[in-house]
Amino acid sequence: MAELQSSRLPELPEAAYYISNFITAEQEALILEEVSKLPGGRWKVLTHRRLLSLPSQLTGTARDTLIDAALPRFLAKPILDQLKELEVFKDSPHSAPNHCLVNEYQPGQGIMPHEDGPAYHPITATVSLGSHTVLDIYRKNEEGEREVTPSWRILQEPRSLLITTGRMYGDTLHGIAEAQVDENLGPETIVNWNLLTDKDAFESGTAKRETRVSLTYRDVLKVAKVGNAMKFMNKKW
Ligand SMILES: O=C(O)CCC(=O)C(=O)O
Ligand SMILES: [Fe+2]
Repeated sequence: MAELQSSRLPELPEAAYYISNFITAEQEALILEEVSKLPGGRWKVLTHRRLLSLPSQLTGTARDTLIDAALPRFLAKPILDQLKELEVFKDSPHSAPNHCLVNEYQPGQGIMPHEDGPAYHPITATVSLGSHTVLDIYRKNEEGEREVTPSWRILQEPRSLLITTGRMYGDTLHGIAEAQVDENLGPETIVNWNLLTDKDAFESGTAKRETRVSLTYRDVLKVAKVGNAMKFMNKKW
């Protein structure tokens, strides 16, 4: 990821990269329109957000297997091409993401601190749409438990790309607080402050959240071809 060096967040464990305006406002609007057209029944609705797994949910007893299928076009173009240009997934097993989780958060909603886990090659690429948010990053203590307070905060602007990999992927947890308004924003508290495009929007130190849709692109390690999955099913019967 040589081209990404200037986007690296050096305060964080190796490595996280932040790129503002990764997509244009037009591209953002088109993707949000396509997301809004997805059938309501396909979303999994949780109290704290709703989410959709594309091209499908992971399957198998360990819920770690993807049935081989292409990502919908609106998730592939232009984002996959741009990720390829940046060589983000160059060394991952399928050389590209094969899965995208679409999360939608209303103001006040968030996601509990978690790790992205072993089903994926350890690279996550997240595109934010519609609103900023603040991602809290937690260290683990010596017992491997999550520390209570986050050690770092990343401000994700709409249209930005955040990449996490390596020790950042494996040794930390991340979550989004259930806040209507993000507070305490500034160069001392936000690790990517210098890489923001629109610092003016956050200079007051507080920012009200709007509806945010995030696209989390990953490479699922285990992929089953549909033909093989059918064979497997036939054997069972
Ligand atoms: O919405 C986000 O940016 C975070 C989503 C996330 O952590 C995940 O999908 O694993
Ligand atoms: Fe995550």
